[in-house]
Amino acid sequence: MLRERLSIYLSGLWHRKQHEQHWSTDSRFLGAVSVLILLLFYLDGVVESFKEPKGKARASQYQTFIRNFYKFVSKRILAWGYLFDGPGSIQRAYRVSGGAPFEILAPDTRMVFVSSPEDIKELDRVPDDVLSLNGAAKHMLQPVYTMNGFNWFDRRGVEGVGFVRTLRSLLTQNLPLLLPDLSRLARVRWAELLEKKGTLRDGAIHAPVYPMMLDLVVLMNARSLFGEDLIKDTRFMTSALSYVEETLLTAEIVKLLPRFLAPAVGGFLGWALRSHKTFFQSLIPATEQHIQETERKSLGHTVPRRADCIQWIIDTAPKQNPWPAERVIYELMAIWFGSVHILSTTIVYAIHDLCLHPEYVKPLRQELETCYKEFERTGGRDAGGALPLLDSFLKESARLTPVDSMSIRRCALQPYSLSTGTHSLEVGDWACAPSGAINLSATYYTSPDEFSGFSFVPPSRVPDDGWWKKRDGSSTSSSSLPMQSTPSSLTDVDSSWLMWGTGRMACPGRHYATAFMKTVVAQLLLDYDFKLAEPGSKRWISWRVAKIPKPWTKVLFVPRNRECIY
Ligand code: HEM
Repeated sequence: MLRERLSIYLSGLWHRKQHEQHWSTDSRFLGAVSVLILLLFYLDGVVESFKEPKGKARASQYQTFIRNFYKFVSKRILAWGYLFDGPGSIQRAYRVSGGAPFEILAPDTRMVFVSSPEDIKELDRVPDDVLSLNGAAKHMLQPVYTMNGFNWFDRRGVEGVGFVRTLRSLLTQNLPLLLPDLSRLARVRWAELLEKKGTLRDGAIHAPVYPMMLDLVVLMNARSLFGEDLIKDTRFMTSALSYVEETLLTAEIVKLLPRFLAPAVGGFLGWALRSHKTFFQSLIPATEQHIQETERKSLGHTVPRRADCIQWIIDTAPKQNPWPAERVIYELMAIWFGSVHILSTTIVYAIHDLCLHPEYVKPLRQELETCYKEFERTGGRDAGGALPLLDSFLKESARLTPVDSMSIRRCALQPYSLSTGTHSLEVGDWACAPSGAINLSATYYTSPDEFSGFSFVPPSRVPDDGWWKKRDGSSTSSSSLPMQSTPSSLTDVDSSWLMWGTGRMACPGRHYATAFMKTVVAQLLLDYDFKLAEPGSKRWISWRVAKIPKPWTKVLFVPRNRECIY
């Protein structure tokens, strides 16, 4: 009963209308849970405030209480404020810091931000058993409650890092094999979604673009990760999306609870919200089949050729001690979680930007009509097929509306002092970089606050056929567009471009992610004219460092006759 209620509440978050009958009861239920969490967290802090500061002379109990309580209240207000305006808090602290490290508190973590190229390099150099990306991911996702009980290692490489090779090399190399299929899925599914979820009014289809994009990304990403067969399994596909939403919800609740309550509440939520179990169990038969085929192949039998991540993880797992199906699935669950939300959100902001800057549509379509075939053929990896104008547009969109304002998250597994000597990290603290604030820095960007969609391409590649007009009408020459002094690509990794992290651990899925986003945006651009229903309205909600698109923001789609490019 309770399990059912939680599921209803969860889906009600995204599909309010469909569950109107449950909404008011569930709002009260959510309200009660939130008040309980706040109260418990408050009590946890009060208990903390009674503890004596180490190494200091024992003051009277009363003075100690007042001092600690005051410190506790002011820190907690700031820490809880961070939850609702993380990007703003980081931006303000970055401006004040003048490039030096600075500290921000969240209710559950202390974070030390570094932003200079030297400090960023230092984070990359520190060994994983001191500052750990896995440790930070583990804290963020609470896998022990959300991933069918699997608890990741804090340190990388304890069982090999096959998935990094899987994504960086095999997935990237196989893009030419995947892209035609992904393009087809994007076209067909988007048309279906518009029919199902859109409302036809005055010749345009009014569509809630974020939930629809999640649906599309789940389908396309499942095709790449799990192959063609599983995407036909409706139960699996439903759990694939709910698993991401339920993981986010469970992890947030567990992180905000007093530590002593986390195992009980996390365990309960893991039991009540079952998508991770359905997702896990549905993957077992397909993964076992892949493993058997791999064994048969090694004995010289002929087996079907599989082009999906299940196969590539099996191929890159440690050879001496091959992984059972369960272990392969845990890798897939982590990759799945890390890719669905960030891809759909980044694409949604790119669609919003196309609506807000419609002058870019014509040159982008021209590029697609001449180069899209080459993009598919090469996987977007060589100059001809890289779609440089779309690449730059996506980069500019992600620069000004990054989904995450933080990058290079590293959790301290041992105490560590930054070489600047200014900040020390205790076990459990995070070191990280203020990527969103760096994106707006005049040190790195010519016109940091202005949207300039082609600013990353060489000036000679920018069309100059009068497509662009300055907002005040004073110029129609694209040579007056703000341009970066050095051209660059979306997939580049640099201390001024931290979308993908840095160094050794920079996102191994970034070539795939870029090709994926280009495929979706290209298919929509070729098939539809679109504009925002309410261009002036706020388009996102902040939670911690994430900007989450509002699910009810509508885009108006008008089908167009596309130039045939196949
Ligand atoms: C717009 C989309 C994406 C963004 C912005 C993004 C960003 C990032 C960032 C910032 C990191 C951490 C790097 C660091 O801390 O130095 C990371 C790591 C990672 N990403 Fe992505 N990512 C995206 C899409 C994907 C996709 C589609 C996949 C898989 C198919 C993926 C797989 C991974 C994995 C496995 C890691 C961990 C790497 C390691 O432990 O060495 N990402 N990503």
